[in-house]
Amino acid sequence: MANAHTLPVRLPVVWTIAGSDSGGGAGIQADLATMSDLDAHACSVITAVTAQSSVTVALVESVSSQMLKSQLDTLVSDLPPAAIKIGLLAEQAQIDYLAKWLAKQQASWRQSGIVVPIILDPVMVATCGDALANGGRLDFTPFKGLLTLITPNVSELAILAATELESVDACISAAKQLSEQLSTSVLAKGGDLGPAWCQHQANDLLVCTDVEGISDKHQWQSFWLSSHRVNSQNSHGTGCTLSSAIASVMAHGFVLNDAIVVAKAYVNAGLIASYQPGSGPGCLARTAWPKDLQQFPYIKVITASDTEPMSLAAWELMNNQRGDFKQIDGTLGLYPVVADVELLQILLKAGAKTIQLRVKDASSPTLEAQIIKAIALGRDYQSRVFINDHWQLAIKHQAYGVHLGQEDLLDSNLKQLREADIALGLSSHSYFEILLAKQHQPSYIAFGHIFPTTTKQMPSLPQGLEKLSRYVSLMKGELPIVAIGGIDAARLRSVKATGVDDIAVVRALTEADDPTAAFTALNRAWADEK
Ligand SMILES: Cc1ncc(COP(=O)(O)OP(=O)(O)O)c(N)n1
Ligand SMILES: Cc1ncsc1CCOP(=O)(O)O
Ligand SMILES: [Mg+2]
Repeated sequence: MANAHTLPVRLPVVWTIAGSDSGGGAGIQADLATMSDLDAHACSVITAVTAQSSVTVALVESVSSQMLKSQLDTLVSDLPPAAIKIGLLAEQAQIDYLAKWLAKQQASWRQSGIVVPIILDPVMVATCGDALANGGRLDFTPFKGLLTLITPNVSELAILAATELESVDACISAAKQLSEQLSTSVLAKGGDLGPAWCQHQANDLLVCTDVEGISDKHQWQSFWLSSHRVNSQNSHGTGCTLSSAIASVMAHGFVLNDAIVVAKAYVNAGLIASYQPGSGPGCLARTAWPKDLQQFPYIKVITASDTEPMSLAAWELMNNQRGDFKQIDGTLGLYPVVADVELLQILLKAGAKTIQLRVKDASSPTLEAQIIKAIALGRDYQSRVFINDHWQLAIKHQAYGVHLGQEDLLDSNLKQLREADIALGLSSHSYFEILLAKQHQPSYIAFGHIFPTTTKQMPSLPQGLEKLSRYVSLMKGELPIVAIGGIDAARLRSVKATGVDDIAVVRALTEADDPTAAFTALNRAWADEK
């Protein structure tokens, strides 16, 4: 990251437990390059040494069990991991030993309140087609309950689930079966081949179990993550890079679903800039933390009645026909969020150009009257009044805009809102939710909560300035972006430094002795701060 204040003070430590690829494109070599490119300190536990080039695997030799044990024990006390990636395990004894070691270690980490995500890439075959491990005979069940994610490609999924994958539904069933078998989330990669996994796009299948830190509505859900296919022969080390990137991003404190979409964007960018150092398949370039929205996947929730991935061509067509939500003229400005219409009027008088009425009690007998008054005041003061949650009343009384959370989207009718020409603001709490929000082409996206807040009980942890900076570098210029949560005069400068367009505040105004003076001071400070 460019901003000094957003740099992590210490790089998070990430371990790769994998095999050496003497050709340099995959294995430990790809893992170390990826981890350091994604601002992590990489440690390695080598399971096997391969004599390998881009065209052949000449020899695979496992390290001794004593060496495996010694690497793990030596690292753990001095360089404990924030996340672990596991790649090539060349024989069953290594799986059995590592699973036992991790089970013991996880119990001790858990006692100290530490969660270490573990990502397993069940490597079996090199890109040139030669076997690296005796895949058919490896049993990964000792890892049951220890993993955060397993990332098989289509052929590995077929072996692990012991089934033919002839249709999309068969792939989904196999991934769900594997998820149950190992009690872990599964990312089944369709990038290489596969029935109906499409030629023009790469569709990966994410089956989530109970993922820590994500919205309740995304737990136990399955998703298609689709990207334009990058037609490159230089795909050696793609799986190693993906799983290392997921571990690195999680080590920075991002939730699993975020790490997956960032890692997918990282791999896409690496494939586009890939190169061929030998005469066989080349390898991925290292292109740093992804900031180009084009490289991030399109996300589609899989339901019982709709299991097909979204065709990106159909998505583009639908988008063109559907159009965007109303665009905001100029900037939102300092955006107060208030619970009553009296304060709303005071702040409009003080000069608020965007404001939200957030009445959380849907059974309040004065709800509709308050909404009618707030909308009328917005017209009087020529300001944008957004109504939180109550989208039907907002349509009925022709509000300027509506603000909805990701959960609210399930019960609302975006088509009706668009047809009524009502602006839409959407909340997001992660990369994953930003991508989901962006797919609706709203009028703005709010990122939160940035700092701890007492205004609302939040299901997620405060995002902090480092994550906010990363979200901003992804979304700046795409749509107006607003930060919310715990923002006040003292924090204004550090928030502004991230480049976010605007800020939304509750307590900084509602708890002020003089809300008019507080608004004026904060508004001026936000406008003046560079
Ligand atoms: C500007 C802005 N950002 C976020 C929110 C939160 O909306 P939501 O997630 O729907 O939660 P509730 O406000 O409904 O509790 C917001 N209201 N405004
Ligand atoms: C409604 C909401 N959504 C995310 S944070 C938040 C509350 C922000 O309130 P405050 O500015 O008082 O921390
Ligand atoms: Mg809401």
